[in-house]
Amino acid sequence: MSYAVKEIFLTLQGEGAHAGRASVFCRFAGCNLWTGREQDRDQAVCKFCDTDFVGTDGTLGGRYADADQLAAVIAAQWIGDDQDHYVVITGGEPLLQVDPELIDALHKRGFAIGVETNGTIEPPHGIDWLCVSPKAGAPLRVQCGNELKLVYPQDGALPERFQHLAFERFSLQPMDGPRQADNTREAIDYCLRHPQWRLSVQTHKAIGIR
Ligand SMILES: C[S@@+](CC[C@H](N)C(=O)[O-])C[C@H]1O[C@@H](n2cnc3c(N)ncnc32)[C@H](O)[C@@H]1O
Ligand SMILES: Nc1nc2[nH]cc(C(=O)O)c2c(=O)[nH]1
Ligand code: SF4
Ligand SMILES: [Mg+2]
Repeated sequence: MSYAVKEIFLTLQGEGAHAGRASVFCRFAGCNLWTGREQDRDQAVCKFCDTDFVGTDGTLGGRYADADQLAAVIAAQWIGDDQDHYVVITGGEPLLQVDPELIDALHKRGFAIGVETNGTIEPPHGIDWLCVSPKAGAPLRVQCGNELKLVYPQDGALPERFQHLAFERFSLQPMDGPRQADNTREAIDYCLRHPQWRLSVQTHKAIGIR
């Protein structure tokens, strides 16, 4: 299969349980819950997205003909020691495109694989850290994984709805946007009262890295 990739870059994972970890990010183009066009945002299932995932025009973006070519470009971004190689596959919605061939090609190059998904599409086997971020109004088909990272607050997606699902880690991430400061205060208060949940700050935004 070929892959439509928006951008590939080396950074620190900014969010969730692996925040601070050196990671190659591979952002796939396209999403099933929003076109990515501003004029469609009000009609989208997911209305609060903070990401440009349209097209293939970003750093190292393009259409990659096969898994091996894509894995080679991802591996070439790594500048770290020969240990703890980590790739975060995101989007857009990466599970529209991630397949067993890509998982294999990345594992062959020594990478552990994190995936950020909205939980509407069943993942292939072999993902090392599956982070599911449910969206109000979208079916949650993936009900187990490593991390459940809920953007907070969302009308129609209270944390209580997810707290009994089979995840190792429960993260609450304040929704960025015009109410970001209020959302952060509310998320802190929720975590203080419900210690099953840990606050996930979008650290990359705070420290000004990609
Ligand atoms: C851009 S999404 C891409 C992956 C996948 N489509 C998803 O929604 O999980 C990456 C992460 O950013 C989160 N996110 C998106 N918009 C956000 C916002 N405005 N504030 C906080 N987190 C946001 C998502 O919930 C998800 O955890
Ligand atoms: N540094 C950094 N960490 C991130 N964690 C999740 C991201 C995403 O957009 O999926 C993201 C991102 O865009 N940058
Ligand atoms: S599901 Fe993820 S990529 Fe799609 S619009 Fe929502 S936050 Fe953005
Ligand atoms: Mg992001």
